[in-house]
Amino acid sequence: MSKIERNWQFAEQYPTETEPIVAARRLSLELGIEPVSRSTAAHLSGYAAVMRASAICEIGTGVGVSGLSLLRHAPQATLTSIEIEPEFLREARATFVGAGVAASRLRLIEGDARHVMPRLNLAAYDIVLIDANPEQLLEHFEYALGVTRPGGVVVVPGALGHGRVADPAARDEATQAMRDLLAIVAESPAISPALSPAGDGLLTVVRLDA
Ligand SMILES: C[S@@+](CC[C@H](N)C(=O)[O-])C[C@H]1O[C@@H](n2cnc3c(N)ncnc32)[C@H](O)[C@@H]1O
Repeated sequence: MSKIERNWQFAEQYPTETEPIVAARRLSLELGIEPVSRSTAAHLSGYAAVMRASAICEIGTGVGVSGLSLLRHAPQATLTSIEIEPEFLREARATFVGAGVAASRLRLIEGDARHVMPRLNLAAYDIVLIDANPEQLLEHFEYALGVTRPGGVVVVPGALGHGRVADPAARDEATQAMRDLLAIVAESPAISPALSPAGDGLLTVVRLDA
């Protein structure tokens, strides 16, 4: 194992997780869902805490690993979470209830984010997580940035596409979409982006004040 791989593995194993998050992670894998990594989850918890987030949105609930992590240290926050698969959303609801998250803090919406996001309030969210189908990433990002308040962040896990984004030979649609997004946010004066190797790559984009 190389030094870089050893460092990455150490960083992934370092965070501790609550029992409900561990259980949701297990269920995700059983259902064939790829949850955010432990390091990514720890970043999400930290972002929400440092921002004292009150409104959080996520695209791609899965069964709740990222959602529980976002709410973990943000006791005032409400979570609007969008999931296209009814079965996953049912499991996620049970996960949140089992973890003791009050119903008043949750808005779980079943549907395609492309139809739901345009109905959300603009500039209303402290954090927007995009963790859905990578092929629709650019569309999701446009809506996500619109609903993020100035000073808020859009967070995109999977930004290294399992090594494909950095591999010039990889030309599939999802990889191209991620490369396009990375190029767009790098060039925009209205955005401060950072790309970390946490998990499968974690892109964090701050929407700067207008
Ligand atoms: C990588 S998984 C999300 C994992 C979750 N964020 C977690 O950490 O536990 C991606 C999820 O996005 C959902 N999804 C895919 N396309 C979607 C869309 N257009 N709108 C809403 N959800 C979508 C999938 O059903 C799947 O549950």
